[in-house]
Amino acid sequence: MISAISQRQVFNVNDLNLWYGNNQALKNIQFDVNENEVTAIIGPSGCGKSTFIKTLNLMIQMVPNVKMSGEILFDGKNILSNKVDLVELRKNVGMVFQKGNPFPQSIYDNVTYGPKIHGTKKKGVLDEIVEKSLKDVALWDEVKDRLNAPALGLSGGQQQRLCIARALATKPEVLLMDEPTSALDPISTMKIEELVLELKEKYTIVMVTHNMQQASRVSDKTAFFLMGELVEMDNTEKIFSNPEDKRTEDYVTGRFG
Ligand SMILES: Nc1ncnc2c1ncn2[C@@H]1O[C@H](COP(=O)(O)OP(=O)(O)OP(=O)(O)O)[C@@H](O)[C@H]1O
Repeated sequence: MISAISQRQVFNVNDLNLWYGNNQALKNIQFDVNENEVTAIIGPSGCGKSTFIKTLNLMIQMVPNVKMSGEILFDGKNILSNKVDLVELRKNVGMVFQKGNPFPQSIYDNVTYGPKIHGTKKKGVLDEIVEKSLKDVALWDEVKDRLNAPALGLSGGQQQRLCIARALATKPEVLLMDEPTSALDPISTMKIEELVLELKEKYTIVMVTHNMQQASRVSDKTAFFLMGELVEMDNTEKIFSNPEDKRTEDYVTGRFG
């Protein structure tokens, strides 16, 4: 049998611990992310999924009294060292949240927000970024005639796709998605799932989801968290059909959680 070609790893998380004050929320996490794959994070409420995904672009540091130990290598460099440039990191590791949270500005200004911060000023270049980013999320045809209309006038599903376009506009390498469809109807959810499958051709995606069917539909790898620990991480098919750990099996078969 020909062995699989080993893929480049974008993140290597080694022995990560995290405390909110005295309360330990993540324990000895080992977590690798392959390039151009979708990695899903599942687990019951309060197990540390959101906390963990927010460590990958250090958004977690916005929470007061957070302490971390261990290392998070992004493209081989430890982002927990003091030398990291946060603006650069968040340009390369974009994030999309549970509820589409467009700024109360036009569709156009939402997409150009990031590129402008990073110094892109020319109208022609910004126009191109807007068109490309909106095409990437399959929103261009729906909004191309009203780019100056308020983003908040879009439907929930369109707002979420706009937020993905906003994250893509700075040309990130990784897209973090924290329960991106939990506030959406089934059709909008399906569109986002289709989009995720297309986007992984160009981007690496890490996604928290409560929805196990969603994890099995869109992800290559699945990580199961429980009480701050990473119980098991493997190919999605294996996690859902033949996991190593009894706790994973109980969770994916609906015996708890
Ligand atoms: N800002 C915070 N300050 C203190 N403790 C927090 C904070 N955010 C989360 N926690 C605690 O950290 C633990 C993990 O929470 P987290 O939100 O990461 O879990 P989760 O798996 O994403 O949950 P859910 O699925 O309900 O969103 C919980 O015990 C939670 O109470």
